[in-house]
Amino acid sequence: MTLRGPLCRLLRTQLNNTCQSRAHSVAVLGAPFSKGQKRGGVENGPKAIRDAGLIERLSHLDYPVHDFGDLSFQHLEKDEPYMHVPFPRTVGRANKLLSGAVSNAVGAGHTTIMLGGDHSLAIGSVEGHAKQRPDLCLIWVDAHADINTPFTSPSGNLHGQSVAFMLKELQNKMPELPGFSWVKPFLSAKDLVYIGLRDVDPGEYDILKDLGVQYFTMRDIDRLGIQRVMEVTFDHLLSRKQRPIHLSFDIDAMDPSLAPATGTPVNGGLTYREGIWITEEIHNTGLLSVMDLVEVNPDLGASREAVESTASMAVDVIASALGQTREGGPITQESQTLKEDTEQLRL
Ligand SMILES: NC(=[NH2+])NCCC[C@H](N)C(=O)O
Ligand SMILES: [Mn+2]
Ligand SMILES: [Mn+2]
Repeated sequence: MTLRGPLCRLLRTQLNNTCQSRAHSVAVLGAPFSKGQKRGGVENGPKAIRDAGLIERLSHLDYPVHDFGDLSFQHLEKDEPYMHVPFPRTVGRANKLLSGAVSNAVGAGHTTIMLGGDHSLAIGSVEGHAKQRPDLCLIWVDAHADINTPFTSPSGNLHGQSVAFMLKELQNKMPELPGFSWVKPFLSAKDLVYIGLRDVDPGEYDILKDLGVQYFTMRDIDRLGIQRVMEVTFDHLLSRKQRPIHLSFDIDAMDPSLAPATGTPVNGGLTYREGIWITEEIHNTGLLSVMDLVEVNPDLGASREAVESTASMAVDVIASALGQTREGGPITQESQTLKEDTEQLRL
């Protein structure tokens, strides 16, 4: 949704002012957790992303950055699988802790960055965000839909099921998992958009179709171009009212040539420029409220370079979601509008 013309510009500036008065600072929360899947190493994601210079990069942006360090999660000794789902109580408890931390950070007025850890952490992150901002919408950038229920999941892994815990429409398709009694579904299917899908399980496909979820596969991105994809995304989520955005960014959305150190890489992913375009456009709405950056697994890189490129990709999309631009100075809506107008005049 690109607003043009003087009236729209006025509206946009006003919207932006309200948004900017809401969040003047950034909170970084590390979530070193891996039990949403079976491979070790993704608990070292927050360290790898910090080592790639995250905090230093964010310090060049306009607002104060508060690094709250890493949460400390307990691994429960007695945690039998439920059906074929491993570590349900451990995952449930970790997410409850994270939910409280995200809720506090958002409540304190911070735009919050959650560093994972595996993608099961989105359950707590989005739930905690929704406690403060029940009107939020969710943009899920990922090769995967992560919308399996324990009945449809081929692997049993909870990082492939996060969205199913959130959606009201799936309430009676979800069993009562031990560890999750605290989560009540809070999101409607119409408040969710996927970008980057290319590895969707059969049961997930049925759910997406049944619920009429808006999604863009890599094929859709090839066809429409990423600019149009973002316009339709914002039209879908924001045209009726402006509301906070939760961006849940799985690093495996990026092409594995850019982000190889991750547990479930899938060929044919986002290019560097598509990834950055997505986060720039989200920044430009002025509505980003919480961002998850998950699934960086430094133990899975084939070399030190592979790990470093994955972590630095993560830093780049986070910095760009928070306003780092490709033209140097921080782009404001004003300067962006001026530039668009000049570009139009030139045409
Ligand atoms: N967050 C992720 N990387 N998810 C991968 C999920 C893979 C597969 N769809 C599953 O449910 O097991
Ligand atoms: Mn994924
Ligand atoms: Mn994911």
